[in-house]
Formats: sequence, C-alpha cells, structure tokens
Amino acid sequence: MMHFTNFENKEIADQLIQKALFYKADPRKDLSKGLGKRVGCIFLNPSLRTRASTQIAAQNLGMESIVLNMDKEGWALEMQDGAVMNKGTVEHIKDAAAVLGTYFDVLAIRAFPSLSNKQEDTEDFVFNQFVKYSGKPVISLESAIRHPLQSLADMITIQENQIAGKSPKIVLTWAPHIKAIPHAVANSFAEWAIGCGHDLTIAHPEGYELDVEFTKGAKIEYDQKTALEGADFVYVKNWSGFNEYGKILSTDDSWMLTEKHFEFANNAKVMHCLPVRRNVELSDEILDGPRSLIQQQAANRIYAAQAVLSKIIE
Ligand SMILES: NCCC[C@H](NC(=O)CCC(=O)O)C(=O)O
Ligand SMILES: NC(=O)OP(=O)(O)O
Repeated sequence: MMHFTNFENKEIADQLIQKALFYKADPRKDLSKGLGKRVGCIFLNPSLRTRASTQIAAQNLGMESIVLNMDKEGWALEMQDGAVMNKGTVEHIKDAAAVLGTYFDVLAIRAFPSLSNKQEDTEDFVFNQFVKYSGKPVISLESAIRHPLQSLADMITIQENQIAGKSPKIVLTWAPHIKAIPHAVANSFAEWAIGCGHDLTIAHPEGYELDVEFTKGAKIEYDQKTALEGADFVYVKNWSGFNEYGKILSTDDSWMLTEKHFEFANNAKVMHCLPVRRNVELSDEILDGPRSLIQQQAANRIYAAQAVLSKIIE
C-alpha cells in the first residue's frame, strides 16, 4: 500500500481492522517497528482528534512525528501550475511538497474542500497536489471528499458493538447545522460501510443527495422516521448540498436526533465523528446517554492510525 486515501477492498479493510484491534489490546507491541522513521502531519485546517491520535499512533510505533499547521504557521501556498506569483501566495506547492518529501518518510495531509469550486473539490485537487509533488506515501487526514481514518475507526467501533451472527442495519442520517459543512465524513462512511458489506440506509431531506460515487449500494430514504426503524447503528452527520454545491438547503430541526426518534429502534447505538454541535445535530440526552459510541470512536482513531502507519512503513 503506497497511500492511504480511500477504501481499497474488503480484504485490506478487514486486515486493518484486525491490526487496529491487535494494537488496541497492546498499543506498544510494535514499539521498535518505526524506529528511525518520521511522519510529517500537515494541517491546512483545524483538528483535535486527528492531530493528537496520529501523533500518539506514531509514538506507539517508535516513529517520530512533526506537525506543521500550514494554515497558520506556513507560507501561503500556490496550487496552480504556471501561476505568476505576484499576489498573496508565497510558495508553490511543487517546491513545498518536494521539500516535505525529502524531510519525511510518510506524509499525512488534512485539506478540506473550498465548498465553492465543485470541480477542484471533487478531484481532491489540493490533496492530490501533495501526493503528486512529495514523492512519498501520503495518508489522508481528511481531504475534500474523504476521511478514511475516521471511517476505519468507525468500522472498528461497529465491529466491537455488533451482535454476533446478526447483520446490523446501519443508518447514516443527515442532521441540521448552522454552517455549510463538507461531505467527506459522510462520503467515506458510506464508502467503507458499503465496501465492508454492511446494510446501509442514508436518510436526508430531498436535495441533500451525496455524490453517487460514494453511495451506490445504499438505500436512500427521505423520511428519517422510516429510515430509523429497526436500526442498530445510527451515524449522525451534517453535510451541505452536493448538487447545489456547498449550499444549506434545510435547517429543519426535526432532523436533530433526540430520544423520541428511537421509538422503533430502541437498541440503536449512535455515532458521530466529532466535533458535534450539541442540541443542533444531536441532543445532550443522546450524546451523554447509553446509546452513544462517540468516545469509543474517538479512542479508536489512535488504533486506526497505528494500523495504517504500521502497514505503510512495512
Ligand atoms: N474532522 C471531523 C469533521 C470536520 C468538519 N467539521 C466541521 O467543519 C465543523 C465546524 C463547525 O461545527 O463549525 C466536517 O464535518 O467535515
Ligand atoms: N473527527 C475528527 O476528524 O476530528 P478532528 O477534526 O478534531 O481531527
């Protein structure tokens, strides 16, 4: 495996899940595996979990990690080939990524979408500029269209909580938000859940259809109540319009999950990648109650990153 950017196949996903569970049982089992290796974690956007868990994962493997908050501390990067750089940008991605490639054995990049330039976002243009010019294995720390380390942690969490012998019903439901939010977490969750062979229903108001590249194989349901019936796992996430790109199309607060939504899914567990807008996307009673898997998901981010780093440095 050269890069870790998307779901490849079920066999690799299962291997990564097993490896992550192996590290969860004994985090320092491979403490010398990464000795002498260095990962550069490049952030073009904010992060709590991804920033900390990736560094802890590297440390558990004996690797060094260096974090660069390029959005705040780096030079303003030019992304366009052939640009005449006589305005705000200071350094071309060609030069910056090539330098990073000489400093690090592995690069890990967070590059959110603009939510205004659909074509560039859909091509994952900024993220792929790092891949193109660094010449090193690249791990996605959430790109414009995917968040695979989150999805791997989510698949681990589902495996830990599913009832043996029962194929779980998984629902990804849209929830309200005050801002236009990226599609990456929802896209990736759908890609991984479907790829891992799960039964996935995606519920959202009409107009919030995600890119079908990620959702083919899932049932689409416009009525949240119908979607939630008999659910075992409910993944809550806001995203902005994809067809009407980057737009907020609904603020209907009846989509905010509360305990009363679980009348016909009493045993359902609730998942969210965090950060969550409490009492906008999800109620306090759910987040602080026995259905919530949010802390387990966040904990599993360490072992997901450790499994991926371990495989990449092999
Ligand atoms: N890395 C996890 C989620 C990151 C991002 N959330 C946000 O931007 C939340 C911003 C806010 O709530 O103001 C998203 O949903 O893709
Ligand atoms: N879930 C997640 O990726 O969190 P951060 O944005 O805080 O890294």
